[in-house]
Amino acid sequence: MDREPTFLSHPFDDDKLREECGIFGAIGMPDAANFVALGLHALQHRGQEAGGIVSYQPEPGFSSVRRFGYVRDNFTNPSVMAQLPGKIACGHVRYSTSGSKGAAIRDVQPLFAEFAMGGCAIAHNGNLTNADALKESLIERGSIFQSSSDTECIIHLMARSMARSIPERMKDALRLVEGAFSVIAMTRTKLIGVRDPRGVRPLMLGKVGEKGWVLASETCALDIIGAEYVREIEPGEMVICTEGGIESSHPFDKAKPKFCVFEHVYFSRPDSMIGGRSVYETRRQIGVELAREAPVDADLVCPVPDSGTPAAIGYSQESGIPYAMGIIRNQYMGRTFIEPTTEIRNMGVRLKLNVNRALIRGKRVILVDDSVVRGTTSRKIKEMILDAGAAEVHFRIASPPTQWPCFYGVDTPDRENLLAATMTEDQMCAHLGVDSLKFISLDGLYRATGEKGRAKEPQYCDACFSGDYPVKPSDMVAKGRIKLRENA
Ligand SMILES: O=P(O)(O)OC[C@H]1O[C@H](OP(=O)(O)OP(=O)(O)O)[C@H](O)[C@@H]1O
Ligand SMILES: NC(=O)CC[C@H](N)C(=O)O
Ligand code: SF4
Ligand SMILES: [Mg+2]
Repeated sequence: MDREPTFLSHPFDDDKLREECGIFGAIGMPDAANFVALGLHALQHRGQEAGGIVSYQPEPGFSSVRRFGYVRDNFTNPSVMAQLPGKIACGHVRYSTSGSKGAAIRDVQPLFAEFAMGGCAIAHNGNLTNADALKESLIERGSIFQSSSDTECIIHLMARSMARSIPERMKDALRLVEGAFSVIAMTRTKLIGVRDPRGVRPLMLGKVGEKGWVLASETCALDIIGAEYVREIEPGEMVICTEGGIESSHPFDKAKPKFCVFEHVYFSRPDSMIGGRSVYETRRQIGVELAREAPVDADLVCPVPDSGTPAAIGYSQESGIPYAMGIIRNQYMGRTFIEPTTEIRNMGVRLKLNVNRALIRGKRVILVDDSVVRGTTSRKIKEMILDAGAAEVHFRIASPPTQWPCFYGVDTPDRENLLAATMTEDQMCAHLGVDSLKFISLDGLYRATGEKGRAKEPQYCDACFSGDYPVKPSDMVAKGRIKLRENA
């Protein structure tokens, strides 16, 4: 029987890696919220469930607009932007990792709270691994939570701090949280940026004119407004930007940096820079490494668009096998779509990706994708490509097998739903029904990022590949949702 159409993921966007969140803040420019809207638009790939902006102007004070859906559909409307006046603003685009999983507007960020010393808005990319425990103890001591988001713990911890200023209260609060956080906060006069001691999530600083400062998850969001890139906020650093300048401090105990290696593979935009390195170049280099590690005789190298493209270019360059667009992506496909009826789905509707049949027929094809999570995409693409008459299909994956869930700001399926957690490479190859399947090694991935290989104390967080969690996901362990590796 046909189901009622529902707003659900489309057939190529099943329950897999939802990205993270994007954050952006601006101070010292008229109508700062317009810059924030543009910055968030550039960061839309990091979160497409919802977005929000908070701004401040002495009259009317703090203003906040939070909406489900894309930035372009909400924050281009002049009557909405007119509600966000002022020279200081910050915003957020969200993929939820906590709470009601995207269903409640009260969880949409920035969150806002009024303290004795004034208001404060908070936008958070990451995930707090001890949020459940903190929440329980805060509620026991009288806190009244307004949302189901982990981020709200920061606000209640700030409320309990006896420090005299908002930045000092933030420091107190953030010393008590565990996990990953890149946070942009704003008061009436300050734009604040903080990264957790391991710097799991990115945060960049940019400059606009003489007095303007911006903070953003990625450099592509600086480019969109023509801001000058200044530097990355360091792991464990807090910067306070005012129209007068920048103040920096390091309020946390020092820890080994553990930037998310998956940002290089998939999350960040290829036109962004991380650690002075182009994300595109790292991805292309992953393809080069992959061609060296897992060569195969074939006629064409085709990317699974868009995210497999730079690695496919690298694979083609290194192997000398021609690059071709064997799969075409419908650029108008959003992340969410009204799910077609079962009848239409059974017809094999290809909403997002389609095969370039004339190109593929009779060819031995190497397909390069960035990752396999549940295997949904690979399975469907293999079917399509064989259906189009390909002679052979070889998958090459630009990341090691994803075997462990992320607890640091990416919404991954539970372990048992990760294909690589339940099958070996050979089993996956047979399950997908392809002629060969190879993943890049962890060392190869590290080499592509400019390292010599994976050191004993890994230079990155790579927990979703290795199971080495740099911060114990204590809530999940307590709930029995994850069983860590013996020596992890
Ligand atoms: O094994 P799966 O569970 O199918 O997940 C893996 C796929 O998901 C992502 O693509 P997605 O279609 O989400 O986004 P993209 O268009 O950015 O590549 C990723 O690039 C892989 O193609
Ligand atoms: N993906 C993220 O960075 C999410 C931030 C925060 N944990 C939330 O659920 O809103
Ligand atoms: S577990 Fe994976 S996705 Fe999550 S922060 Fe670590 S490397 Fe990134
Ligand atoms: Mg993809």
